[in-house]
Amino acid sequence: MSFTEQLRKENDDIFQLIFEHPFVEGIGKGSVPNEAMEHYIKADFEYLNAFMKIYGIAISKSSNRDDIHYFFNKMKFILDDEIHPHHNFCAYIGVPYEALQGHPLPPTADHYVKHMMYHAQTGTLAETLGALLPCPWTYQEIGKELMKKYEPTESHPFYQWITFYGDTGARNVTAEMRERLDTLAESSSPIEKQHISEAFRKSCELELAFWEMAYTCEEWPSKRKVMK
Ligand SMILES: Cc1ncc(C[n+]2csc(CCO)c2C)c(N)n1
Repeated sequence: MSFTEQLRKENDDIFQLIFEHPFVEGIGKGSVPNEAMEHYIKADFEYLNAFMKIYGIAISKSSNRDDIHYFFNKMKFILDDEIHPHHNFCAYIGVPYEALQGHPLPPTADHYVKHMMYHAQTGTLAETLGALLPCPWTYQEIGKELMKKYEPTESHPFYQWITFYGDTGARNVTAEMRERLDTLAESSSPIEKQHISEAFRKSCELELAFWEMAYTCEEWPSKRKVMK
């Protein structure tokens, strides 16, 4: 079993909880509360900005052109392609994308971004990839699960979102990142492998927590409506 196959197996409990989450199920059923959707897009726009900056840190840790080229292309993929699923969600709630940009991250998204930043700043390139990999991997499997379970057609409100992640494009993003991590892990020490596993599991937890954050419209304590 490859290193990333092992990671997937060890974290299957969290993958299953993600597939069952009401926000994810709502995407499959074609119905998500507008407030939850708005909360998600606001946080995810800023999350993607942070993700690109982490690719930038990964470039600074790269030791060859091939790695630099890989991260450069992935950054471009976020800029040019990852906006399509966001547009699909914006159309659903009838809010212009621009209105959902530039908002501060709620606590869970803030934690997730800083967790990835931490591993990128203090760890090796392999550890950085360990923290990044659950992002494409969970979404690719969500897309695949929703295609299988709901067999959406073009009239489904989230057809674009589901097919974007369930189709081959997203599968390639995950496969490429896994390949890179598997290659680097071959020459990693046991302690480095442990750091990668810990970073991977926490990112899986934070993927699940991100859906929950959006679904519950999580806010910072000072912004919560019930304070007394
Ligand atoms: C919280 C959260 N997690 C994952 C994604 C999906 N995603 C973001 S960047 C990327 C490509 C990796 O190069 C993918 C698949 C998201 N939008 N928001």
